[in-house]
Amino acid sequence: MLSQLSASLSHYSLSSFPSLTALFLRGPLLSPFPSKPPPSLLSSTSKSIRKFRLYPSNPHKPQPRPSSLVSNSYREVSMDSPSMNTDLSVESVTDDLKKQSLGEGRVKLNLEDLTWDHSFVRELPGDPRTDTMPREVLHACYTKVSPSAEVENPQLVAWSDSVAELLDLDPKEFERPDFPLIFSGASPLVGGMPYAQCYGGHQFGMWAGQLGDGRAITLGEILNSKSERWELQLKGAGKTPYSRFADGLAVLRSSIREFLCSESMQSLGIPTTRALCLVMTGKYVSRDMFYDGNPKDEPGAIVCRVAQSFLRFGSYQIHASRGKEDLDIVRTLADYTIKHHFPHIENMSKSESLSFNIGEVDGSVVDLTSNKYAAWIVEVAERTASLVARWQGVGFTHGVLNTDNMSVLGLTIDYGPFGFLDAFDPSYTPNTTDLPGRRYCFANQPDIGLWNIAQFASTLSAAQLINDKETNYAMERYGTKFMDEYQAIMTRKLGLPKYNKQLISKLLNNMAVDKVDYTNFFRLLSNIKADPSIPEDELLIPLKAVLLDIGKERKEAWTSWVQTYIQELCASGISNEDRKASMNSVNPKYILRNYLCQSAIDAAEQGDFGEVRRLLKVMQRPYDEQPGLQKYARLPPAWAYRPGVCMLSCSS
Ligand SMILES: Nc1ncnc2c1ncn2[C@@H]1O[C@H](COP(=O)(O)OP(=O)(O)OP(=O)(O)O)[C@@H](O)[C@H]1O
Repeated sequence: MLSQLSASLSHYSLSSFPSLTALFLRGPLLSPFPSKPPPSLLSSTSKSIRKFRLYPSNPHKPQPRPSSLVSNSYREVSMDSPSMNTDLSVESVTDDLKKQSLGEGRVKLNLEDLTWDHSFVRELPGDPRTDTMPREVLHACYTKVSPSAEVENPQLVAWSDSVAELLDLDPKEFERPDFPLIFSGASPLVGGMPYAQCYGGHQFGMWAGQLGDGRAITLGEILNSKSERWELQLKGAGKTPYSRFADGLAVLRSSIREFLCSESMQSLGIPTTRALCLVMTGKYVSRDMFYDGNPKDEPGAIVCRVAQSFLRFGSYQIHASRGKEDLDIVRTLADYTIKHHFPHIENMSKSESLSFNIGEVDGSVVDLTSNKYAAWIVEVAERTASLVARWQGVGFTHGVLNTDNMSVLGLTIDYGPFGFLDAFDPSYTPNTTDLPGRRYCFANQPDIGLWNIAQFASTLSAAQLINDKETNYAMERYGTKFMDEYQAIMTRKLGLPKYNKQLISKLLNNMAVDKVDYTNFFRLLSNIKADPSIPEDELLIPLKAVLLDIGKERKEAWTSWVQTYIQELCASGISNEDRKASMNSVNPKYILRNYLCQSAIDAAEQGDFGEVRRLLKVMQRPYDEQPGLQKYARLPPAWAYRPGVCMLSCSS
């Protein structure tokens, strides 16, 4: 079966990733514990992955486009397809946010009164040792360890009221004098039971062995008044047995990026881990940011991350990699995850939504109601597909899509060298470590999502939780879900009545050739009027701020595209005002460009946290005009292209 699946994947393969040498894998954080790789559907060093073919392959040299934008094996969707109407939950997420911000019936508790649960520690096998000596931790999902980062007069840099609300925490608690001490781990949080999780992962396509929470320490799970479970984790809180030869710490620079981006993603309507607060420890941490042998002392910091769970694909992979003895742990962990995080699957019965639960792959029926693990992986595959489609929609490039950075809940996790597209470039990677092969570049994210699902499926398959047919089905559902959502998102971004692959393909090609700013282009596009009488030489006026320095030939290409676009709009019958409002609700005006982050970092490193807090406020309303804050929508200035601003390495 493995070879059959590999063959079916390579059938679509257009690209290959040069295999990376160990040198590029993790910089100084290569695992000293490279345990046996878990069985893999694709060889871990496999170069062939499927290609979704969404973007022009070489933006600088436009190629004639293939007749279809997407593989024919995917069904076409239109705006009125069921998946569009029921499932494009960018809106539902923003609706939830609006409700949250109204603060209806909000419970406000002190830190001491939060309701804790410790299901992870209670229900899963733990490490009998509690020391932080670097070591392989066998037959266990976690090690109990306490935060140990040194602090000296820690300071609260920023906080999120909306995360406090998730936890039922009174926002006044942020003002407590001991708050920075508690959230730097120097004072214990009453009710917490800290531990570090054991996980492994494929990094840059190669099995890296045991990784684990090397600098993140979970305090426990909070149960809120809606019976939701929220895990609290301090990132940068000191060494654990999973720290290998690193220090267990985080610096202010990377912590500001993680804090701001996770909260921005939430406001964009993209599933993500959250951040309650960011504390500066008052101690310095040495970092060799450019691997040039010139380490610099940087202020240390700790982010308190919050998510329903921080389980990753690698959390299951590590146990499968350890052979027979630990395969039971894969099952135990899967049972735990389904029970607490996918309860609808636990309670699934044949009578429920049969159309969803019964599918077909390779001509045979797959009945998800007869195997909860199959239903689970299908949902994980679909959540991942939906997540990646939304990233593509806003131009987010994660930068390190290793399997240890793939959340089993379909959340964006680990904000390291991420970047939002400025000038549209499908081959953009924000990660200098990724430069040789651009494995994790913007255009490759959909394929990498599938590659990672294949690794996860092979883990469940090794533990005999799913069979070959179910594996194939999960992967097929990834593709279908991704294309459905991606097409729906692009259709809405352009304000079209239905998906038009030629028009979108031509647009992306034009944008790549002229390096057009991805965010500002789509925002301005809503100013184009559905009026066929507009004179040719006025057609590009609404886009002039983003079509910079283009010659006569390119002007003609753009004019021709706008003419076709206007024809489509005219045929739709939607009013200009309605279309603009709808487009502006999916095309953000404000995104967390790397240079904006850097300005906030520069000020914070000088002791001024105002810009971090202002940026948070702006990014909490990305779709609103926010008059007076126009400067946060500006294109990157020249200094943004200096090393370390638009591009970063993995290790930060
Ligand atoms: N300074 C550090 N000290 C100890 N371990 C580290 C450090 N930096 C990274 N690691 C570990 O290296 C591995 C990969 O690092 P990566 O940058 O993906 O993770 P991270 O940003 O630390 O954590 P997360 O994935 O939880 O956001 C993880 O196991 C991580 O815990």
